[in-house]
Amino acid sequence: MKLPRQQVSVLEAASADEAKTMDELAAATDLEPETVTGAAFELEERGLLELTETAETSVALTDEGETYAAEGLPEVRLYEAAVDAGATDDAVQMGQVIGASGLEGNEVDVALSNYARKGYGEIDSGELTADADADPSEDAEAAALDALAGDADAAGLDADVLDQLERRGLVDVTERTVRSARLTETGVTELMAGVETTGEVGQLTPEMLSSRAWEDADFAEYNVEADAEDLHGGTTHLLRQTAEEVKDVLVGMGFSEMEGPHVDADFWINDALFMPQDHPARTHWDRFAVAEPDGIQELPEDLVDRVEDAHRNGVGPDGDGYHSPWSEDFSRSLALRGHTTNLSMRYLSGEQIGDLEPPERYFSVEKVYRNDTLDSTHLLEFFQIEGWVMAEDLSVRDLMGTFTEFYSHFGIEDIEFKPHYNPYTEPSFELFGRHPRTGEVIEIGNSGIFRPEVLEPLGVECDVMAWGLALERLLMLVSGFEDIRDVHGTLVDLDFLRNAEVVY
Ligand SMILES: N[C@@H](Cc1ccccc1)C(=O)O
Repeated sequence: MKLPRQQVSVLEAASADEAKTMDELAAATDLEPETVTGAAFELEERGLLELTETAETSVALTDEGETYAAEGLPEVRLYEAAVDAGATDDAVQMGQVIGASGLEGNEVDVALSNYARKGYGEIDSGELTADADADPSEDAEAAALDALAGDADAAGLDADVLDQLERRGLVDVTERTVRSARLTETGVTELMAGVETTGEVGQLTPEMLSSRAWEDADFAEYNVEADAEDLHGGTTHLLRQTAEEVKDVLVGMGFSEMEGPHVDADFWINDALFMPQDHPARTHWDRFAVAEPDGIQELPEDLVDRVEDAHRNGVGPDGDGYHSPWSEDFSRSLALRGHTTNLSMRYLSGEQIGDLEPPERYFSVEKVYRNDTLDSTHLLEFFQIEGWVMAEDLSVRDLMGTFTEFYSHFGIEDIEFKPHYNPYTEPSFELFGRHPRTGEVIEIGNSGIFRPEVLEPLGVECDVMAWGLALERLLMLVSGFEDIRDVHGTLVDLDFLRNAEVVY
């Protein structure tokens, strides 16, 4: 009998006495497990091998599970502390027992929610009793955790107990199908009669292509049922997809897109915005300064003079400036932009694309950089949805109407506004939205109508309303993420990004 080379190898490695798994056959033949599986299917079809499938469950402790395996389940620790405190005789104050147990933070909740369920005692109006007959050494969950922390395999463990541990997030259970193969009688007979290798080719190689050997080759047939490795093509990141949607919506609302530098002169990032040079947000605590080159030399001189004058003396007959320090070196020095309002200043001043005639609307969806403390809603960089409308006689109604329209495209209908303060807008409003999962009200943006101290030096003679909204917060409202680090940065689960559905 003649067979393709890989099938011959698998057949020779298989045994009639003992079923071997695909992994074992792969090790014995030096072939990839997927190739072995493909060959085994072919051999099964020819009646030479018999395949069996079994489901294999593997159980691993989660971090929390590991901790409890080492330190004891929180409810057991609570019970032991309760017994020591005499709670088998009389109810004891819960706070006292918790204090004595050494349980901390979340462990306290875990202990309390499992204590009565497992018959360790009762909890009532802040007091706790312990059941004298309860016996932690018979706690099935604790025993299973111990067994798993050792080398025990999950097979011997009680299914209900495992279920319970999985529900508590103490173990991860994964199932996989394990295929094994055994020689059939025909297989043994054929092997004894002698099996030869056909010239059939299972895999096209670059060498075969360059030598043109493929032209005369006899290719094995495809087996579409064979197990194959998962391949993941590149996809657009969820956040990037959301950014694209935001751009579509804004273009649909009549806006054009702004472009400009991530590293910019402090003049464009702050001075032009009537941010005094000694403002706390401009200190090295908050600012990512860039050391080289040492600044932008070619700032528009007239504009710099007008901005300096606004800072020193204010604007208009009743205007009063900051009388704060002013240094042109500071204006020229470079930093990573902390907002994209530098782009708005460049466009409104005419610096970027020449003078603009009202009405005009511009936006950008771009990265900004802030020296924040990392937490579930803050990263060192995020995407800001910057935008502005330049027109005669704008009012707060126009501002609110624009946001209502914008967010309604994403199904968000309950935006809230809170009066706010920005050195560059008056009035100013923060925007809030309700998180669909937690119900918490979270800040999603900042906005306002530019002050004359900003517009007059820029040479803008009508009103300009403007805003900066956080793209990640919009995504949180739309998709229910609770932690920004689930979508951004090194801790992101790749499978999640590959499979995430974009809601729009
Ligand atoms: N620059 C502001 C957003 C904003 C832009 C324009 C006007 C008002 C507010 C921020 O970063 O929060």
